[in-house]
Amino acid sequence: MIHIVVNVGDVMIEVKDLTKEFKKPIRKEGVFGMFKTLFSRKYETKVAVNHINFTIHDGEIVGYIGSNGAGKSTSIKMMCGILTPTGGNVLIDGIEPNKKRKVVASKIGVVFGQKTQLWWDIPLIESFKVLKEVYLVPDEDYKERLEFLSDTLGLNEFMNQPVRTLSLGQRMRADLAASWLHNPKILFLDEPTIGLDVLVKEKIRKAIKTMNQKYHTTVILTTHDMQDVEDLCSRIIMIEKGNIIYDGPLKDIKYRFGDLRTLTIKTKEEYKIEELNTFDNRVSYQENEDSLVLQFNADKIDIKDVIDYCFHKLSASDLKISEISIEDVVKNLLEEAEKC
Ligand SMILES: Nc1ncnc2c1ncn2[C@@H]1O[C@H](COP(=O)(O)OP(=O)(O)OP(=O)(O)O)[C@@H](O)[C@H]1O
Repeated sequence: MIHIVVNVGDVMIEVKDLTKEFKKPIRKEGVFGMFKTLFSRKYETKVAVNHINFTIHDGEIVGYIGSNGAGKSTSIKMMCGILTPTGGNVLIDGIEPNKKRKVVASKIGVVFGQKTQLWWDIPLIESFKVLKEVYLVPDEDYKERLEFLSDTLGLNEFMNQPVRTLSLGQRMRADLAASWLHNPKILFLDEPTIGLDVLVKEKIRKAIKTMNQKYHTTVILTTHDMQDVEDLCSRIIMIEKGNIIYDGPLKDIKYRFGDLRTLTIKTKEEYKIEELNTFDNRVSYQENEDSLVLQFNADKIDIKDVIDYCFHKLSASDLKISEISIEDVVKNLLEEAEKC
């Protein structure tokens, strides 16, 4: 597990009352409907980001979490100056990105996991040389950064290949390197580990950690991979249906639902799930393929009592106890938000 020490410094990102609405033509069904839609003046409004507020400081790594369509990419695009807000504003190191895009571009690096920002047909190293010139990176700095990036991300094995020939894992490493070559103050990473194998994910996490610790890069990380969050982020901001539903330390959110534990057992004993002891509704049961999963709050029940029951009444042959995963916590929070 990678631990991050967060040094809170100057304000890097200030998001105030930020709102984005999209207008979409109201679609009519059928072939004629399609033509009617083309000429229709009727629109519906989709509020993708709804009056959100937060401040991010120099040196933080923040996990920006939410389900599909929650509004993450839309807010990141507004922070980068790609989209103009419908209301409210963003300040990046004191500057409004959609008004001074060039100035802000030198302060930020961006990786959109699904798209590449590299030149498709030229060798990777040539793309880096172009970026060096675009961002006016001094020779010494370029040399030092390229060395760090090559070592941490293992770029040398494909540095001379055209980008179009790179595998997904190689391309993502190359994209991360390209986004950071000018040593931006802030790095926006939208799904940087999507679809990658465990080893490549590890390399990417290690690079992000070093960029943050050694070079003090502030990182906003959007991901559906909870291991990214656990390994890298001390703070998370959760967005759902365009609204911020949680902003705080990762450890606080983990304990928001109490000290939840999961006990997974294997048993050959015949049982009926509805007849198992719930210890006054403090233990819940769920059947999984070949095991029985018990969930309970260790603040409310003695773990020893639950384990005793598993061994003596259910003749457990194998038993594994674990803390609730951040994934389950996020699921619980999202379910809570759904009900509101
Ligand atoms: N250009 C657009 N026009 C109309 N609606 C849009 C546009 N871009 C985004 N939306 C809508 O805004 C909402 C938020 O989308 P957004 O891409 O920000 O979500 P997200 O949290 O990044 O989701 P995902 O994890 O799936 O990438 C969605 O309902 C989406 O359909």
